[in-house]
Order: sequence, then C-alpha cells, then structure tokens
Amino acid sequence: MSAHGTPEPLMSRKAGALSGTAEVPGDKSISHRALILGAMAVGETRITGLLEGQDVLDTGRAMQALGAEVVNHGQGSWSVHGVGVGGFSEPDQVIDCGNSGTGVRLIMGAVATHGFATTFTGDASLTSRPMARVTDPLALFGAQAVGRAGGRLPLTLVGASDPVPVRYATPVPSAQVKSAVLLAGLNAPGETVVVEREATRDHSERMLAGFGATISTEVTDEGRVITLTGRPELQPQEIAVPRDPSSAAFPVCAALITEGSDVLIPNIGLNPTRAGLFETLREMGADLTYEDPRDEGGEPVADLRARFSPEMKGIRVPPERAASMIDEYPILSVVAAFAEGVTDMPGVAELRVKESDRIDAMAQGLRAAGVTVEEGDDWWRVHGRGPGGVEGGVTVAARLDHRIAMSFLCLGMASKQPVTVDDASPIATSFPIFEPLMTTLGASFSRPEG
Ligand SMILES: O=C(O)C1=C[C@@H](OP(=O)(O)O)[C@@H](O)[C@H](O)C1
Ligand SMILES: C=C(OP(=O)(O)O)C(=O)O
Repeated sequence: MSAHGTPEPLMSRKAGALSGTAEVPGDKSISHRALILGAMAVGETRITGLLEGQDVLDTGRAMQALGAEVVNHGQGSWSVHGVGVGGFSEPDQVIDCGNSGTGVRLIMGAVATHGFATTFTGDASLTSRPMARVTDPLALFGAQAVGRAGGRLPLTLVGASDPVPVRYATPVPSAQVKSAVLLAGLNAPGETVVVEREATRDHSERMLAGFGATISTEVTDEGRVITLTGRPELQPQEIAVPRDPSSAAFPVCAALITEGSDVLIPNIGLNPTRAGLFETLREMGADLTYEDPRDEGGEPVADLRARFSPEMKGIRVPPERAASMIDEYPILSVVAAFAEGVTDMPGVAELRVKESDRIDAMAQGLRAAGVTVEEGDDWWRVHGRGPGGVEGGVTVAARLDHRIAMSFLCLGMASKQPVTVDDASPIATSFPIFEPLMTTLGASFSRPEG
C-alpha cells in the first residue's frame, strides 16, 4: 500500500537488452545497525550512504522516540547523537516499525535491558510475523512481553531494570535473533553469549567491535560462540554504508535472463555471510564476474558485471548456504525459471515467515506464469523452461513484500507476456529507486489503469 493505503499496481514488459551501470542504495542491514548503535554510543556518529528506505527511516524515528537525536543532512548523510548504553528513555508513543522485521526485533533487543515499557506495532505483514523467537531469549534477561496470540504485534515489552547476562543458543538460523540478544546484552553486566549452529550475517558483531565493544567469535563443535562484555562505553563512529548485495541481486538477475544484457553494478559488499546468491548463480553457469575485488571499511567489495546467460543450468543449492542468501531465494527462483533443468532449494523453512510466505507467493505467481514449481514445508523446486521460455501474462499478488514485487517485475522483463504486480509500493521499504534505476538500464514499466 502507498502511504495513503491505496495499492499501486505496476506492469513490467520485455523491452530488449538491459545495459549500463546500476548504482544500488546502501545496505539495509548495516543501515539499521548504524542508527541503533549510533543511538547507544556517547556522542555523534556520522553515517554516509545510509539506505533511505522506509524500513530504515522507521528505525531512525524509533531512535528519536527513545531519546537519541537523528539528523538528515541530505544525500544519504546522517548523524546520530547517541545517549550511551543504558541511556534510552521511555517513549511516549507506540513504536511503529512499519514493514520491518529487522527494525522491530533489533529495537526490542536494545530496549529489553532498560527498565521501562515500550509498545511496538507494524503493518499487516509485520503484525503477522513471529516475535516469540526474540521475546523468549529477552525474557532470560528479565524482560516481559505481552503481545497477541503467538507473541505477535502489537506487543508491549517491559524491560528488565536489573538485567542479568544470558547464554543463548539460537534455535533458528537468524541474525535478527542473534542481534537482539547481543543488543540486550549491551546493558547487562557481565558476559552475554550467543551460540549459533549456522553462520548468519555478522554485521552486528563487526559493528559492535567497531564501536569499541569487547566481542569475540569462536568457532567450536557447538557452532559459532559469540561473547560480548556488557556495559561498554560505545565510541561514536564514522560509518560509510556499503551498497546492498540483496538489492544488487535484482539488476544482476534481470541482466542474466534478459537477452543481450550487460550491466555493471559497482561497489557491492561481498561479505561471505551475504554473498551466497552470487556463488549459486556462478555454479549455474551465469556470466557474472567480480571486477576489481578490494577491501573497503573492513568488508570485501567488488564491482559485479552480469551479462545475459543463455547457458544456465538448474542446481541443488546446498542448504548450509541458505542463511547467506536467505532474502535472495525469490529472485533466484525467477532465474531458475529461465535455466535448463531443475533448481532444488532445500533447508529454507525461514522463507515461510518473512514479509510473506515467500515459497507460496513465488510458487503461485510462477505457476500462473507457466512454470512448474513443487514445494514442501522447508523446500521447493523450480522446473526451468530455458532462456526466453516463460510465458508470463499474469497479475500477481505482492503480499506487502518488496522482494516478491521486485522479483515478479524482473520476471516481466524477460517473459513473453508482461507481468503485473498488484501493489509495488512495498518496494520503497528497501529499494526506493528500483523503478527509475531499472528504467535507466532499459526496463519498461507502466501503470495499468485502475
Ligand atoms: O539481521 C538482518 O539485518 C536481517 C536478517 C535476516 O532475517 P532473519 O534473521 O530473520 O533470518 C534477513 O532476512 C533480513 O532481511 C535482514
Ligand atoms: C526479510 C527481510 O526484511 P525484514 O525481516 O527486516 O522485514 C527482507 O528484507 O527481505
């Protein structure tokens, strides 16, 4: 829905090759964390390249409601005047995190060891997502949550006024759960430990270390054991947010499936906990190269070059890779539809609890567009139709899910008939310039008559 609550349908049709340079916006995960840790540091953190998507703007507003000062200096440059660990004050309004699971779960962690009550809500997608995965470990610190059935939002969290540190093994592979526990641990005395069996994105660990916290990661038989010492004085930072590989995925994949395409996507973060899609595409036979690989701000980055790849073959994506590409399965399923053979995607139960049930959303739309898709609780399989082999000619439901909307619009760039999404407005949560950027590359969009 738009800000006015009206759906914004958008149609995408084949318009020939995509070419040129795609400068995608800043990383969403890193942007949330920069605002939250900036708000918990003492003094002024400067951020450049912040993603100005709705999810991140909602987190910025929440930091203000908790007492930090967040200032937009224009052109992606922001500052946050932090209140120090333990310095948040009780918000006098409900914290509305909109569409953002990352926002609400990380902020719950950050307030869980402050002795006041915070009430959280969100849109129709976020209020249907599970929150017990976060409120359960936060209860171990002494925080109490009262929400709707199944721990869903709206939910009030009464933070612990005398928190104790926690040792917690995450039952699901989730960087949001890990990060919520670490952020709560910041204001608990002593050592908080998170154990994760599978590696998930490590931006919280990297950024906590950057802000001066004492944090270590040890790889043991149990998994990754992350130990944080509570009550540090966080030092304000200068943060240059790298560009988002999860957004880069769309121009990359659109170029691979659209005849004649050749697109350069500069300066993309290739942190191994995020780069699983690109590895998978290369295994499928994609013409995807890393140009000028280098290190920037402690993160590996490269310019990605993607060219039309008519030789791609379906593969089995190893389940242990799932966490490093969890948000990219919807667009991978679109590429799989244009490959030869079957793409098998096991070990992805988490896809069912994102902004939408992403297996169901993609399977239904792909089937309507003429693609065979099989699915089970934690797996799905796409039967490729080969280059140019997808019919299209459908209107699909975006289900308040930006990644579903963008994936189907990319499908429409290469299918025989156009593809319409019933509501493209959720794209603004993570990739507000998606439509103009893809148009510059040569994509063709139109607004169907209401
Ligand atoms: O920590 C983060 O920034 C994120 C973690 C992932 O969620 P889970 O932790 O639920 O897997 C991912 O899907 C989300 O887009 C961003
Ligand atoms: C799952 C996503 O985000 P979040 O969980 O923050 O809503 C996403 O961006 O694909």
